[in-house]
Parts: sequence; C-alpha cells; structure tokens
Amino acid sequence: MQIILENLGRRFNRDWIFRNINYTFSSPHSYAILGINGSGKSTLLQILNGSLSPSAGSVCFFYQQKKVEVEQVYQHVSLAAPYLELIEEFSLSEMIDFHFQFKTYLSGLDRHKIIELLQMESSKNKLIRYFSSGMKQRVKLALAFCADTPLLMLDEPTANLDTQGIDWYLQLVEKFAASRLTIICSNQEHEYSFCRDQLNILDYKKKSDTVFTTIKSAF
Ligand SMILES: Nc1ncnc2c1ncn2[C@@H]1O[C@H](COP(=O)(O)OP(=O)(O)OP(=O)(O)O)[C@@H](O)[C@H]1O
Repeated sequence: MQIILENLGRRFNRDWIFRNINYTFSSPHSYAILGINGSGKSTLLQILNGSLSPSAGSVCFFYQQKKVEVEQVYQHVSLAAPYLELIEEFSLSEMIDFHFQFKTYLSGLDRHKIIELLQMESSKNKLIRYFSSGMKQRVKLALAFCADTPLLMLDEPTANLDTQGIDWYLQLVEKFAASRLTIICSNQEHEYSFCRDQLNILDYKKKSDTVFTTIKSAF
C-alpha cells in the first residue's frame, strides 16, 4: 500500500490546519503523525483513510501497484480511534462477529482466538456497555490489528490503557503490524517509538504565510 500526498492542505472555514504536505507513506513501514493537541493529527488521518477530502493538493492511493479510488479506500483500512464507537448493545462475542462480517480475519485468527488474545474469556457474553474504558480500548485495538487489511491506522492507541495494557499494545504491534502500512497519531512516545518515520504537523503550518512574509519583506 502506498499513499502519496502532493501539496496537501486542509482548512476549516478560513483556518488552515496544515498545508503544503508532500509526503509518501509506503508498506510495510510504520509512521507516526505527531503534534500537540488540536494541531491536526486526526484531520490528516481522516484524509489518509479517505473519509475527509483535502482543501488543497492531492492524495493518491495505490495497492498492489494499482490506483485505488478514494471511495474504495475504506475496504483496505483498519482503524482504531477514540471517535470510533463500539456498539454498546452487543456482547463482546457479538461485537467481534459483527465486525468480521465486514472484514476478514488475519490468517489463523477467529473469534475464539481474539477473545483469548484479549484475555476476556469471562467477559465474552457481557455487553460492551458494561466494559471499562480500558477494556473498550483493548477491544478496539484487537479488532483493528486482527483484520486482514494492508493499512492499519491508530489514533491515540494507548488512551485509557494502564502500564500492562501498553505492554499488551506493543505486543500487538510486534505480532500484527510488521507486514503492513501502519500510521499512528500520537503525542506519547511509548506509542510510536518503533516507527520508522515521523511527520510533525507543526512543520506544515502557515508555510505559505512564511513564504508570503519573506516575499513581502524582500520588497
Ligand atoms: N469539522 C470541523 N470543523 C471545524 N474545525 C474542525 C473540525 N474538525 C477539526 N477541527 C479543528 O481542526 C483542528 C485540528 O483538530 P484535530 O482533531 O485534527 O487535532 P488533533 O491533533 O488530532 O488533536 P488531539 O491531539 O487533541 O486529538 C482543531 O482546531 C479542531 O478544532
């Protein structure tokens, strides 16, 4: 999987969140999108998964050397993010079954193995509504990591996880992220320290303003 950004920019109303991003994301590497709260990490991630369009420039997707139309990108993506909700009325088993009606299990996995991976045998019939926030986060991560997609996207992956949960997350990375394109939005080093490349949103703020100021000051 490859995602190519050319002069990419996004604004909301008159505020540019970032602009002039030229960058290529390629399988099977891991990338971190960094920046302080409110800097635009999630906005960029939404453009990278095809759910938000750019205000300037372009984003192109390629899978197995073929161009993927933006409307089809969702089929190739697994996403775990704070703004993606689980279905509270489902039990854990029902939630897994539902998710894998739309995605394929990674080879060798099934519902039973995922419950085992989650160490939640005793909660498999409990409604998601009654899960703690850390348990819900683990479920979101397991669903994303265990689906057979070439693109794995994680926004604040260790939100609500304790130290043990963070170690568990890092084990998932080792086991299931190695062969795909992984993109992580974060401002916590333990979440992304293994990433090969880092893109800092702050490097793409007001670039054109700087150019404009430089041109203006030259006259
Ligand atoms: N639909 C929208 N309409 C207007 N402004 C928006 C919209 N979505 C996001 N923003 C603004 O864009 C900026 C970037 O938001 P974004 O959620 O991408 O930041 P973030 O880096 O992911 O933040 P955090 O680390 O807190 O999750 C913020 O100022 C936010 O208010």
